[in-house]
Amino acid sequence: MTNRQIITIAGGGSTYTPGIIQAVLNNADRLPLKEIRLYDIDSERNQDMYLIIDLLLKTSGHELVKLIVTEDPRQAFTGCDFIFSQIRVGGLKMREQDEKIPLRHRLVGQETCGLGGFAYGMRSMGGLLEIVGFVQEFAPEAWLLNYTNPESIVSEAVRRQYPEVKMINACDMTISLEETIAVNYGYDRKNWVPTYYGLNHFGWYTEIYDKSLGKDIMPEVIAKLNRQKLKVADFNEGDSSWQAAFEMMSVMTTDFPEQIPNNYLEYYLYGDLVVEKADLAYTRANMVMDGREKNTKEMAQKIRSGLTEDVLNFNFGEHGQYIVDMATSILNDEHRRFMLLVPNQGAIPNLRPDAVVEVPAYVGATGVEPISLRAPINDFHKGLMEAQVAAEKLLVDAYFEGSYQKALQAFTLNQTVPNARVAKKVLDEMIIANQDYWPVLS
Ligand SMILES: NC(=O)c1ccc[n+]([C@@H]2O[C@H](COP(=O)([O-])OP(=O)(O)OC[C@H]3O[C@@H](n4cnc5c(N)ncnc54)[C@H](O)[C@@H]3O)[C@@H](O)[C@H]2O)c1
Ligand SMILES: O=P(O)(O)OC[C@H]1O[C@H](O[C@H]2[C@H](O)[C@@H](O)[C@@H](O)O[C@@H]2CO)[C@H](O)[C@@H](O)[C@@H]1O
Ligand SMILES: [Mn+2]
Repeated sequence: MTNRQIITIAGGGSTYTPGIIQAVLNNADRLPLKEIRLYDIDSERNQDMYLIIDLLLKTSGHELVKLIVTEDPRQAFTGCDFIFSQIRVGGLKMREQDEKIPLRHRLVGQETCGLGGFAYGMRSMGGLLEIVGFVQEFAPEAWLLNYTNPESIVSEAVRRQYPEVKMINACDMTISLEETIAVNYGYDRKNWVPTYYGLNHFGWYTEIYDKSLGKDIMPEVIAKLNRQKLKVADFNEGDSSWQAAFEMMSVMTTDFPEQIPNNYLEYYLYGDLVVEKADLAYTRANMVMDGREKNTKEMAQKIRSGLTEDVLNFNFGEHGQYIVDMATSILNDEHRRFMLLVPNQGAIPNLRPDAVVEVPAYVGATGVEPISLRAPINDFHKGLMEAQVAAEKLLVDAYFEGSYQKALQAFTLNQTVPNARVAKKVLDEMIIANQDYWPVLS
């Protein structure tokens, strides 16, 4: 087979790596594979993942695929064709701080939203910029497909420092939400052409055109949402926090029935409810530590002790397929359509052109071709987005300038924060908690 690719996973120890590699192997016809390289800064997690991926290759007839595990960026990136990046700077222990510190001040504590997301963003920018620097140095012709969060913030930082980088920033939330709606209400998502706009984890649909019905089904989906709450339909089935998140969709479309929102809007529109429901002692980070992270560790330990029967237990839904489809769309010039994080440049006509926005886009051999909305967005969403994107830009300013004042402005303007006093309290606690990760702010 010709044109076999070398794929480097930056954040090789990520819990999502097995799902992504499985998707790569399931699409060998469109994405022929020569070599997988696992790159991570945590050798223990990287070695664990080596055992899992090695077994996956051997038990799926792909033993000829070369597999290397390394903490050396030169070895990891030199000559690779694609980099899939999914790092978590500070790990889940810092995510726990991101979630619990705001909650102690009765504010939304969440992985990518609110001040938890801003703390995460201040850590992630340095980590991802380092990866992009390695790619520029060792594999400037390769394509970097990024899942690292928080996407809006890291995309803005990379756009500023590396404006010419060959990089795609993507989020799997919209496909997950669409799949959940389709399964719950009896549609086939493959017939859909969704139109959506926003920042990452902060957006709305304007249309879901169903080709088999020849019409926009968004109005009827909203009516269904207002009658029948969604049930988690993918691999997260049984996960109480995802179930609660999808149930909030019905609250949002009852109060604001014009458009379907991204489920993350609950953190901005119903922050009081989120805080009321939160368990300060046990947040989502704890659930993931006790779930996905523990499961991955146990898989590696079983393999290490020679138990290889039925040990590969993972399924992350569409997450792996989505990034593989992006790679094949580039490699084979397929012009598939995705929701991607891109510089606005008029795609949302009445939002600042320098915003990093999430809109539909085609992907082909030359990269990303964003699709522009047919009409301006309404004042309600425009107002929310303008404030949030300004806050995100101020946070990126704070990172590059080492500016405490810009960080305080960003924290105060974040759309989950009611006043400057609590913004300053949380910022000062976050600075202490993140002293090993954030730049010094003065
Ligand atoms: N874009 C999306 O929609 C989407 C969906 C799911 C997950 N994610 C993101 O993917 C990432 C991985 O998630 P996870 O739960 O698997 O995390 P994880 O903690 O299980 O794994 C992350 C890995 O990154 C490594 N890492 C941390 N800093 C690094 C650095 N500077 N260089 C190289 N490796 C580094 C860690 O050692 C760890 O092995 C997170 O950022 C998460 O938010 C994004
Ligand atoms: O709380 P986590 O770590 O389980 O998930 C946080 C991520 O949630 C979204 O990704 C979801 C995806 O949308 C869902 O359908 C399924 O595939 O699980 C994924 C991860 O659990 C979101 O898009 C990511 O940005 C978050 O990091
Ligand atoms: Mn996402």
